[in-house]
Amino acid sequence: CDFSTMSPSLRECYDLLNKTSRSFAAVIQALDGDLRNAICIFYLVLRALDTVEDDMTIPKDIKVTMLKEFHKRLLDPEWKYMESKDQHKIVLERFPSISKEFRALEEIYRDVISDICAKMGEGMSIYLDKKVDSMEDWDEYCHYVAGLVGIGLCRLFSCSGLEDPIVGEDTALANSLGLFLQKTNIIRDYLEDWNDKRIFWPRAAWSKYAKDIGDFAQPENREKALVCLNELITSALEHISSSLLFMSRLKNQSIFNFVAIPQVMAIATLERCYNNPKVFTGVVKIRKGEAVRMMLDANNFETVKAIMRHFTIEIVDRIPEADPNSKRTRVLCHKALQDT
Ligand SMILES: CC(C)(C)CN1C(=O)[C@@H](CC(=O)N[C@@H](CC(=O)O)C(=O)O)O[C@H](c2cccc3ccccc23)c2cc(Cl)ccc21
Repeated sequence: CDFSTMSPSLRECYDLLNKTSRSFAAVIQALDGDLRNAICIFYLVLRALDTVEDDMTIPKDIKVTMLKEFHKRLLDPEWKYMESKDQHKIVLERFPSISKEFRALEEIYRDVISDICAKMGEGMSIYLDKKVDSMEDWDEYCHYVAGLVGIGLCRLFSCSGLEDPIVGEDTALANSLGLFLQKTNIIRDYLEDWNDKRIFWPRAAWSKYAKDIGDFAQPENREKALVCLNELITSALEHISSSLLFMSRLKNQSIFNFVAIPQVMAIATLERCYNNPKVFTGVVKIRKGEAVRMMLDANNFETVKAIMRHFTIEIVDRIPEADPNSKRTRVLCHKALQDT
């Protein structure tokens, strides 16, 4: 990134990127050609939309309108929001710089980003009231907040000419990339979300083991909590084969790294969480050194497949005999690595 030739607003966007995403900003800045600015702006726009959704101080009726209308704000040079209390509020306060650089992108990139924001804002507004009850609801919610990101990114990859059209057209695989990441985040963030009175674990799963999802935070319910945790992790593992198939099609090195790094972080996080009671007393994170090691290694398909195999075997080795989903977990782990 040559900051000296950038306009002040574009330089501000890269400054916001580095402020809002610790390790991932470097991966975005390493993207080739037009994709670097397009995905930097896409990331910031999505961070702004996510900040509106996450801000519990915004009254629901105002938030619904903000979410549904958000994509129109990309065309309003003055629009910003100064009332947020969220940790990433700076992207809403500095939104004029972000939207200015959005409007400077080529039309093909603007159309993708605007379309995804419109669909995501609509979906987020639905889930302000709608609860995540069935496993289908879980897939629908994750589609809105992460699957759509994958679909948008893959369209950007193809638009840039750096990847084949098939990459942008196979929306099911692109959606799976997002579901894998978001289900991992939701599984890992049980306690943080419960403390914020937010529930993203599907009722269809937790209601089999507890009257109230908060019961899992009580030590006497640890056994049931772990069975539910392992069941949701098993559900997330279903996306590995689609993720690997998608990555096998990528040709551009910078795009491969950009896609592969979050995927390997996710499988490492799922393995750390599997049957781990610490999920219910804190937030389980992979060690920084381990994350850096994977970021450096996950630069080719064979190594990524080996990393996926390593962590799924670690999980299989720890399946409790009495776990009701043990057979399904074992089958899914083996299936995930057979095909590729
Ligand atoms: C919710 C989410 C998973 C979509 C967030 N999301 C991601 O998690 C980032 C990674 C990230 O932001 N890591 C942060 C985490 C943190 O802040 O702690 C880091 O600093 O390491 O990656 C995703 C992301 C990258 C590559 C391909 C994707 C395909 C589908 C969906 C998302 C994809 C992302 C790409 C874009 Cl353009 C926008 C957001 C994201």
